[in-house]
Amino acid sequence: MAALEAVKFVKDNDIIGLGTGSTAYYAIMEIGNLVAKGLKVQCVPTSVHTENLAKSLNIPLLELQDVNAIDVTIDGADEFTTGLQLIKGGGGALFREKIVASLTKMEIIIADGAKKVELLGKFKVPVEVVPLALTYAIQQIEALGGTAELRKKSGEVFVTDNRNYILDADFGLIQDPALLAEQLNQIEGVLAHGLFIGLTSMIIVGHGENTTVYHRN
Ligand SMILES: O=C(CO)[C@H](O)[C@H](O)COP(=O)(O)O
Repeated sequence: MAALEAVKFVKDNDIIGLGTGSTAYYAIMEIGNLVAKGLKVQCVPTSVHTENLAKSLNIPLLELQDVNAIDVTIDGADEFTTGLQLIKGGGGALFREKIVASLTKMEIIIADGAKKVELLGKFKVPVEVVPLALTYAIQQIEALGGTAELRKKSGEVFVTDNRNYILDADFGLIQDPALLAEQLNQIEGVLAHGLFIGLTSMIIVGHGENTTVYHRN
């Protein structure tokens, strides 16, 4: 329901950012339906996985590096506050998701209500790190009071679409996400992190057949 509500903001001739994950999937499927019925949009995927899904639905695509601005992006989140702060990157697509969000005029996050928190941080903060900087980045995260775990999938080190690693960083409940976001940005070798602060226009939360919308103040 949240995905269907979000897709109502998509108009003919828009450039649309396509998120990554099991929630964004429903929005991509709906955009595919509308394109098949004649909607004229061009889309920017946030991951190779989303790119392949969009191609399978014949959704016209643009390369991220060729885009100056994106009208609407629909993406998911791992945690959100009603103040529109997020943790993203559970699916490992945080770097492209952040570039796309930064280029986007209306960033719509869709999520189920179980992801709503008072304070971010129960979900570990994904940090995408250039492999050479792995040990240094772990030291720096520890110096900030966190612990860092190298993400693995099926026993193998998880490699992002950009051929980097993910550290899942635990800082406990985060009192000042904007400050932590800045501190993580300062670590050499960190490409991106999953704290999305000041990037979201609206969060649409699905509850069964109903939705609740949280707007930017
Ligand atoms: O940030 C993301 C991927 O990098 C996803 O949006 C986030 O992990 C939520 O995924 P899902 O909708 O599958 O719970």
